Amino acid sequence: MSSTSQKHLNFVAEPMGDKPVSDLAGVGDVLGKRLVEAGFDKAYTVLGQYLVLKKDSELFKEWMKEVCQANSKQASDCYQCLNDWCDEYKSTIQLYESECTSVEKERWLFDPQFSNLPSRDPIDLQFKDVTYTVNMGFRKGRKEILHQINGKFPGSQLTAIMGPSGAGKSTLLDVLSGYRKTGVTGNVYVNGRNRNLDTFRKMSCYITQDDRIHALLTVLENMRIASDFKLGNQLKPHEKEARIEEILTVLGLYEHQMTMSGRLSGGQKKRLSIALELISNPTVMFLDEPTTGLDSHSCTQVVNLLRFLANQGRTIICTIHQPSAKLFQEFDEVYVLAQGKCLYQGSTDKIVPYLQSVELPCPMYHNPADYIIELACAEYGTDKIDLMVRSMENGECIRWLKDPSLVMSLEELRKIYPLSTNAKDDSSLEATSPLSQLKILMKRGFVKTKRDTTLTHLRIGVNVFLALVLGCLFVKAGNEGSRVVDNYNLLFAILIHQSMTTMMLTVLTFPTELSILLKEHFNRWYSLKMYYASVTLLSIPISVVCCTIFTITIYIMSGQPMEWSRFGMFFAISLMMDFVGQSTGLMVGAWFDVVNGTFLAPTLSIPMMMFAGFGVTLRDIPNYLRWGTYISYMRYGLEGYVGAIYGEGRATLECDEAPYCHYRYPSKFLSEISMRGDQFWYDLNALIINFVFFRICAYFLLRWKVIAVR
Ligand SMILES: Nc1ncnc2c1ncn2[C@@H]1O[C@H](COP(=O)(O)OP(=O)(O)OP(=O)(O)O)[C@@H](O)[C@H]1O
Repeated sequence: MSSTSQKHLNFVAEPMGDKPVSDLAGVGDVLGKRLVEAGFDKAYTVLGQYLVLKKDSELFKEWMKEVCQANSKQASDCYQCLNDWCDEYKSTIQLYESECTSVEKERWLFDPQFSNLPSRDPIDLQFKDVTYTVNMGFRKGRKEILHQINGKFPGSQLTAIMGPSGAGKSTLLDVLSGYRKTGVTGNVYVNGRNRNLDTFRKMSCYITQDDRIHALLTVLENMRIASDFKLGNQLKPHEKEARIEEILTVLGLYEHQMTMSGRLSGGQKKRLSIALELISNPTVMFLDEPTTGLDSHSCTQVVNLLRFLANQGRTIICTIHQPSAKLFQEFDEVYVLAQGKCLYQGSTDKIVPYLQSVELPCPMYHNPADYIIELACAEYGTDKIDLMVRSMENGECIRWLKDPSLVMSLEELRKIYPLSTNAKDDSSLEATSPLSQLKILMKRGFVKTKRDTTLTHLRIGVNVFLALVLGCLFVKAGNEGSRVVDNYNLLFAILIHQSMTTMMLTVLTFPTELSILLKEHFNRWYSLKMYYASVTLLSIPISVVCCTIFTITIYIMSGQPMEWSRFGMFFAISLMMDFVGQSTGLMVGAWFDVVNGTFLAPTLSIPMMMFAGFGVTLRDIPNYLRWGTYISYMRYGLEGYVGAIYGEGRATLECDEAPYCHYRYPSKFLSEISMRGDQFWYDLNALIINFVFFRICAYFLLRWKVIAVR
């Protein structure tokens, strides 16, 4: 064995060399035997055990090279043999079941290509003088976050953007991926040409730090939905299934395909996020802190996976906080940022000589990754940062890259990648037609609604409970002349329930949906219009169900007039109030986060209530405030309810519970509250107009939000 392998081996166990296989036990034994059967008479079996227990891909590759050389065999024979071995091993030695599963997960080591993902030209990403400025708000001026930085991220490489917190890592990733456009100056080049954002978005994907996946769908359902969005009819159904199966197998998620995504571990969620984007076979992948929050084993799994994806020809760029020395070695290149400037750009191996060259030698036994972050944090003074930025020419210097001689100039890149492959592509950003997007969104939304315990189950439960409580409290109030005021209070309570319950549910749940929408929309799964159409359509059945249960129960229990027409009017107003409430919730939820939304939505509803004519009758509202009654949807709701129950020529009420009923004649009550009782259609139309108007406003707010975050 070479001295490097020998050195590595000493970390693990004594090398066994070509010791007879029969002397060995456990995993290494099985592996050795299998290799010997396959004609590899010299097998360094202990490394098989090491591979299983420690999963060091580099060491394994090195070991396999040695075995192949020692046996004068082709590497592919060895790969094949080990692949077969893994299945056999799994079925025969239960003791090592879990370890073997880990090996299986790393089967990609043996199989250097995804057979179902066609290969593409590598993408070389370069950027020059990139500056990013944000507007700090009224009279606060602007703040520059990235300061004229430069860089070169060659294709087929795994690059880490490192730096202390607040250095601008995520910002740089956002700028390079095109997620952030406003306030960006400078140039980003893709294979030597100015980046065309639409074309670039089709070949790249962005995986956010938080795992924005649909928790109520299984892994397989999530994958199928993603493949429907991203592949459309490009592939036949069985080809899509084959691609999904292969990605899940390679990413070690095959065994968890029936698990609800919300129940996956942090590392599995991260791998699922990657799997979802891999379906469209992107050439460039941006990942924001893919290892944050993961234990060291999951970190290694994720970084190994990224390494593998880069080996396949993808350009993988991710931000990372402070990697361990072992993890750090997995990256081809690192780009270190401090205060929005580039401190180092180059290979992980050259970081120590680089530090030496700027007379900031890395102390013995110190992880170079830790040391350079300490320097970037200005722990050794800000002058050191300036020194390093100067020596790196703020990212312009390529001397420390893995192989500077292979780094091509923009001109050379343009020659190698002819214009046709980069030419402007006028096809739509999404892979499927708007109608297909709507169909898939509806299918997904329907499954989620069925499983959602808050939006669906709890909402139905609340409606039943409230109808029973109010029904008991106002029992038979609808027909009794002495209880007209009670009944009026009940109508107002129903009005508040119909509008506020749905509004608050939307305000509380929509921001979570919004974060997924932002990711999926940026990654071109669907258009905003189709998403919004699906949200509107999906809200109808559940609103109708809740409204039906509630209105039937309360209508009967509170003894309202048993006439179909009046019930129909009562139901129509209830449903419209529900829709209007939901639209208001969408407007607030689209623009504000949960905390602000929870405060603002009820606060904004108070003037609506005041102008409804409940506390102060419409007649008593001062002239200069009367406009408020026209914009209050609650006024139309209350007027509609009153019209349905007491208007339209309602006959004299019963007077069984008191000797004198002041409002025995409904017309008397109507004149007291200054309502006419014949304005049902006017009120219903006004509510429909409010609903349409709020929906349109919510759409534009959502659109504005999608643009504003970028
Ligand atoms: N919209 C904004 N308005 C004001 N400052 C901003 C804005 N966006 C980013 N910043 C500032 O820019 C700097 C860089 O932010 P960024 O999120 O890129 O840092 P980071 O290196 O990714 O940090 P972390 O590792 O903590 O995520 C921070 O100081 C941040 O406060």
